[in-house]
Amino acid sequence: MLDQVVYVAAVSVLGVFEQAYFSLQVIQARRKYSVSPPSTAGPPEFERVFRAQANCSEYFPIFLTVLWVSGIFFSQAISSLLGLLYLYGRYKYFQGYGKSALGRLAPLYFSAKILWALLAFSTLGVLNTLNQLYFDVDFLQLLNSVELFYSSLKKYNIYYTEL
Ligand SMILES: CCCCC/C=C\C\C=C/C=C/C=C/[C@@H]1O[C@H]1CCCC(=O)O
Ligand SMILES: N[C@@H](CCC(=O)N[C@@H](CS)C(=O)NCC(=O)O)C(=O)O
Repeated sequence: MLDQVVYVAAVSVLGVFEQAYFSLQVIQARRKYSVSPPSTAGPPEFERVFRAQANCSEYFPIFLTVLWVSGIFFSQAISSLLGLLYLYGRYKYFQGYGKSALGRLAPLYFSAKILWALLAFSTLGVLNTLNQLYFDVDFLQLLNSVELFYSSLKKYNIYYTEL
């Protein structure tokens, strides 16, 4: 059971470390540019770091949701790999935004594409489980058996007799 989610859990913990790093960077920028709470207005150098952390934070719940749903219902390997890429993209976003407003865009497009992919896999995975429950059709298993058939006839035969 735990082996089916441990990589997704590892990516989540890494993500929380990344969020902690972003927050610490904002705290440091507040000191450097003397912007005391509740103010969020300051020089552009401060506001870019502030916004980078805010933007990453507002997408973090979305990221965790689709990471876990697609990890549980679709594929742990694909989800955790995409999750790692997302965290890398968000790091580049934070660094890029810190340098210039334009610098945030390429990594943002990159991480948004990953979110859409994780959302698609989440949708497929949940629909597949609903189909299993109510119509007794497992599309993922079906897809898997077609793959096995093409990869090796021998493997297919073993798989087939096991069914
Ligand atoms: C699974 C949810 C994913 C939702 C994310 C969807 C889209 C976010 C991705 C890229 C959006 C980039 C938008 C950039 C806009 O050009 C920026 C606005 C500039 C306006 C201006 O400077 O005048
Ligand atoms: N809260 C975001 C929602 C939309 C979004 O994610 N926008 C991207 C592309 S314009 C962004 O990098 N926003 C910069 C920011 O949130 O500071 C915003 O105000 O822009």
